[in-house]
Amino acid sequence: MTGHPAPGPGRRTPDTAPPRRFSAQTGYAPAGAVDDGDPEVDEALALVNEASGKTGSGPDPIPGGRTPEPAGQAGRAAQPAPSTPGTHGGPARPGHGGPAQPGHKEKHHHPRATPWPEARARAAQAARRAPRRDAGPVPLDEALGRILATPLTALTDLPSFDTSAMDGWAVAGPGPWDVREEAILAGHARPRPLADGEAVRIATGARVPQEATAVLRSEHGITDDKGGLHPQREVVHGQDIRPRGQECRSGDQLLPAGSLVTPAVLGLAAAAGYDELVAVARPRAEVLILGDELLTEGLPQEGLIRDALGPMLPPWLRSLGAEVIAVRRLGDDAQAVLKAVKESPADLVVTTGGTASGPVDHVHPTLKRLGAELLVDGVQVRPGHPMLLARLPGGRHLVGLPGNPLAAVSGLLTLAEPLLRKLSGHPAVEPYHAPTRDEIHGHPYDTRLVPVVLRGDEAVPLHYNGPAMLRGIAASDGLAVVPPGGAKPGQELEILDLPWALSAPLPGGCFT
Ligand SMILES: Nc1nc2c(c(=O)[nH]1)N[C@H]1C(S)=C(S)[C@@H](COP(=O)(O)OP(=O)(O)OC[C@H]3O[C@@H](n4cnc5c(N)ncnc54)[C@H](O)[C@@H]3O)O[C@H]1N2
Ligand code: MOO
Repeated sequence: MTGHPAPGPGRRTPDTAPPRRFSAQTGYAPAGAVDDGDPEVDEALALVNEASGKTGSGPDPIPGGRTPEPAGQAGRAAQPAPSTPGTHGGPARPGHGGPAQPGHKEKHHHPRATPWPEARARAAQAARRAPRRDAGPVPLDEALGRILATPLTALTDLPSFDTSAMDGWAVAGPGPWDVREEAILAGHARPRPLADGEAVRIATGARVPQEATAVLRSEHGITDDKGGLHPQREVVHGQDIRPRGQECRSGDQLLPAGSLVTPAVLGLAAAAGYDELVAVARPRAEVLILGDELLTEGLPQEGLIRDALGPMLPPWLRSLGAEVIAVRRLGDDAQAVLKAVKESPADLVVTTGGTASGPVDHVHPTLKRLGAELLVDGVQVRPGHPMLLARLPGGRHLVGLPGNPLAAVSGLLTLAEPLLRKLSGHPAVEPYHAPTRDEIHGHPYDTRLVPVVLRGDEAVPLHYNGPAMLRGIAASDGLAVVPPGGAKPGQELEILDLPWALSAPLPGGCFT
């Protein structure tokens, strides 16, 4: 469909109304404004598209418009990159789909590599065999983003007493009325019953006294100097009284099991008398960062670089439903990696780096030594093809993310996302599609994941999408799934949603 993006639960938008999209650069903007060429969005696009200032309107988001050759064939980047920080070509090289550079160490993809859709399906299936943590009661403030394990059933009538909907007077029978001296405020205990012909001042939310027949709004009545109240318009029986049980009766089912706990659900649960909710447990994740070359602060220097994944992965994993129990930096110490994986209490161990076949790539040897079962060993996707998924003894899982940061994102969304979604009880997100505004070069054999911004109904591919780069994804709204061979302008592509809008205001939060 050329329909509007319908990202995850809580963000669905009917097909008839273009949704407001969150842009990492520009914040929320109505889709229409984006379509009309919102200057802020143009500026954001200019920043992340070609350094020449082109806003991605050309046929090819990749500088030089090269046609990718099969990986492994030597070639030369057709255009010098504005900056060449990546190890794998210029800033807009299409993953490893473009021509390989001389001396590039990548080979044709792994003979065991799994097609991208199948890799995701296997990750979801793996969760079915994983041991589950018991669902249990959690305080309301810890339930946000989880899935209800039992129906939400009203513990009380709502409202729990006849309530005044307005500030004014509770009245009994037809007016005029004699007004009592006291006033009934919200939170007061049961007031004295009214006699016929009596009125009493009442506040919104206060208990309506027995025998009251209506509430007269303060702006619809006038009092005289003898304490008489005169209606200024017709008084209808029961007006502005919210009768007990109007919204629900005690025992009514308010939401079924399987519902996502949103802020609104927390409010409803509290109103209905809950202090705790029985929710599916969050799967526990532990992040193990490998690599001796990583710094945790300051500027890159002397061949050392900043660890980009330590700060990025924990909030992202939380947004996928996990509880992150630890982030550990293990360098390139094979023994430390073995011990950490073996002893981790996590349901999902996420490693970064060390997935390839270099002298200090310890992930495969560790899995072998532990007798782990490799469920996915390489995926036909760019970037990120060395990613892996293994079942550890005891049924825990390990996702090995490649060290290149965008390749790690690819692994996170390909393998960790389906696994965590199943383990945390979240329903699969309906895929949504958008036509690409520009041509996107494909890898000859593999799927590509390309950062895009959504401009109206179209996906605009971003540059700086090389495996070692985060510049494109940091400005993006989603990742377009580009089939082998590429995509023509107007071609519908699946868009993987990114959780920025929901995770940003929830540092410890947990939405998907
Ligand atoms: N002979 C082969 N070599 C490589 C292949 C291959 O198929 N055969 N694949 C290449 C691809 S594609 C990728 S991706 C990487 C995967 O490498 P590893 O998972 O082993 O990761 P490392 O070698 O440890 O690191 C790669 C790259 O990423 C940087 N890095 C690592 N961790 C971080 C971090 N936390 N923050 C920022 N950057 C990080 C690291 O310094 C390297 O530059 O292998 C290719 N090689
Ligand atoms: O293609 Mo790798 O997987 O550099 O990212």
